[in-house]
Amino acid sequence: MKKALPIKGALAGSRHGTISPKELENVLKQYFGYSGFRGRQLEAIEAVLSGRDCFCLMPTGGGKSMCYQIPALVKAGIVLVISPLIALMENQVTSLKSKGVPAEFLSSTQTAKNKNEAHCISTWGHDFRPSYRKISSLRKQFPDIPILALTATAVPKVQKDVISSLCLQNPVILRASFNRPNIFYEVRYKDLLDDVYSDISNLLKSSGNVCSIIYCLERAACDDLNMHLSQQGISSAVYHAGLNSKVRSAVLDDWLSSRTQVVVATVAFGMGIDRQDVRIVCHFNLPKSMESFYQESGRAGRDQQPSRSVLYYGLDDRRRMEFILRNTNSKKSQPSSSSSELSEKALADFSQIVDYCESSSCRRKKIIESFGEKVQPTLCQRSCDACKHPNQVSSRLEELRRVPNCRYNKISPVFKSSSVNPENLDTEFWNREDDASISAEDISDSDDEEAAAASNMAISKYTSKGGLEAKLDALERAENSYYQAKGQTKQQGGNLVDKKSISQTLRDACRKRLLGALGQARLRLGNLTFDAESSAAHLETESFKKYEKVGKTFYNSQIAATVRWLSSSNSDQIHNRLCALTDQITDNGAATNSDQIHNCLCDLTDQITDHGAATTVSDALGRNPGDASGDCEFAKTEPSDEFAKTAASTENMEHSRMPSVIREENRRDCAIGTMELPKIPSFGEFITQKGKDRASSSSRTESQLRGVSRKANPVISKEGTTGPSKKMKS
Ligand SMILES: Nc1ncnc2c1ncn2[C@@H]1O[C@H](COP(=O)(O)OP(=O)(O)OP(=O)(O)O)[C@@H](O)[C@H]1O
Repeated sequence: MKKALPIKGALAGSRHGTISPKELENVLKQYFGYSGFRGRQLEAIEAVLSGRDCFCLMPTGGGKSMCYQIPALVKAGIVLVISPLIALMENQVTSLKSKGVPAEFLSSTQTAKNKNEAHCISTWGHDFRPSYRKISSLRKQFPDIPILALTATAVPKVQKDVISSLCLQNPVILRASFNRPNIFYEVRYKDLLDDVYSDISNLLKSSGNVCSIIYCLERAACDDLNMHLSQQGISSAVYHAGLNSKVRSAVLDDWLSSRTQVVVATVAFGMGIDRQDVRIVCHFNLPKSMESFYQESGRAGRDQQPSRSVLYYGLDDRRRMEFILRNTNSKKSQPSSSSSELSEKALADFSQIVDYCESSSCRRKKIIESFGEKVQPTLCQRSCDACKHPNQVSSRLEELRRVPNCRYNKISPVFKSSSVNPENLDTEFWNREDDASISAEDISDSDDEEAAAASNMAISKYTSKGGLEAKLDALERAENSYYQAKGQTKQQGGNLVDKKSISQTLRDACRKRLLGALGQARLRLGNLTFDAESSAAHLETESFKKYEKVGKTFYNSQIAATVRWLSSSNSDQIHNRLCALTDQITDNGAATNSDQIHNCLCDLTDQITDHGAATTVSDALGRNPGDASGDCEFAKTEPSDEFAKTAASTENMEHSRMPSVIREENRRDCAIGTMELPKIPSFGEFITQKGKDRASSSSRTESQLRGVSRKANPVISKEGTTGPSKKMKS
């Protein structure tokens, strides 16, 4: 059995069976370098050392690990820690070893005499870690060994549940306040912003590129936002379960050692990672509960220095999450009554975070009260946006209320009646299903599987034909009743619908993103000879023309898909696409509209038909006969060699036969426009391609995934940080 470790000048009291607070403080200093205990640490340690069971609630970053590490150091025997994730065990063991403390971990055989993260029993215990409920059998085996249950989040009911599940006997109950006084809380409203990405990059830049975490619900959003930040010169990298473990640990290492400042991640990131100087935690999407929000935002300011939590609230995000939560539990083949109970609970939990965002009262108070703690009115001291700028927050909320309900998932009857079929859209919005095709071994224990699975399921429901029809019908009904309730016609409500229009600012920002992506492609491929500015403009115009009527969401998704396409295509593909696009643009830089292009092609095809090369217009355009779309679907065209040859010969056609708006070059351009163009890949295709690339050239791909900006801006990555440490806790 392990003896107590030799502690300098300490443990005199142990001769009498007790260790004084002073001696414990010396141990803290000697091994961890801290001068005194925080919060309820000392009381918890003393309870365990005296052989009592203990339930201890301390806030995020409060120092719970110390409560079992110090007893392990000063007492003979071992302390067994039960942790929810393997990564946490690894980090903790590595860190303890670096301090000369003998520690090992067992990743599959978990038995316990002393435990951490006890809230898992009550919350995750239902659906995530059923094995936690078996821990109580150890009590029978080792009745005299004290059990310590530690958590940052437990409302009174959960606390009771934990105590009874673990069979704690007459435990010492220690509760510290949930308050994190060094975190400033703020909510920003996506629906009132022109460009959320720019808002985030401005926030990071104006804060001096400090160490930050940005949480997104979906992997695709992580990739996309990371790309944007990198292009803005921000030192960022992406982390989610879609990346292989080698890439993930490289990202983590870079971030822990300050080589990367910002990590854009799913909730897989952060648990048990102890970088103390995280200054900003940003939620790009709504978390699913106040508890998740508290845990995630609590990763800011573990060094107790001033830090920020910024939550971006979007009405679409809200509806999407509600949909996910409503459907998740039914997917898990629960008996229907228990599944609907779980859904109701999940929705009730979620409503707290919605209330946090949609209310103008103190954010801090909302968080703390949600855990059942009473709050003094003077607690906040203007350290949240609602207390610091009450008028501004109220007026934003007022403005938000004017955003119409028909923005439900940003699909309106306009969309339904447009020529675009949503099932064919190559955008993230509809292609979430593809995400599920990522190989199973790439998905480790660490992602938020519930959200991902549910979300995939939700979207696959949308994309199934019946589901889509039903959805669109429901949306149409919702929109109609909205206007009826308002006593307006849709046209009268038109000014409200403006919110989904694509502003010039957004277009400019997107053009810049495309410019950056083209720059990256040029760096990657080296042999691209195009004018980046005008190519970016053409690509942007293409997306705009395609989704102008449908709205911001689809436009943004199309831009994102194009950025991804640029990051994975070869020179020929990019060259061909840009040539063809350029061909559609008039000399003064304005795009011809789709009708013009269509007319041009039809005209051209007529001539070609005259020459006997193609039999019908739809043959020539490569469109299905039944396709009523007015848009020219270049990408789908599969021209025959003969057609291509004939098309090339149109150089010699008479000018008078061309539509007047199409100039000489455009005639040639239209012919080129019929060549086969590469399709912009879906996210699933993109990931599969990335996987293939990785296999053939793993090192190059990994460095790309880890964030190109380090090369672009090596100075930023080193600035403004203190030495981080890997977390040692469960
Ligand atoms: N008494 C102390 N004085 C100063 N720093 C401390 C003290 N105790 C712990 N710390 C440091 O505070 C940080 C947070 O500690 P720890 O990881 O144990 O927090 P936690 O309560 O488990 O947080 P979370 O619930 O967010 O995981 C660590 O870097 C730890 O070394």
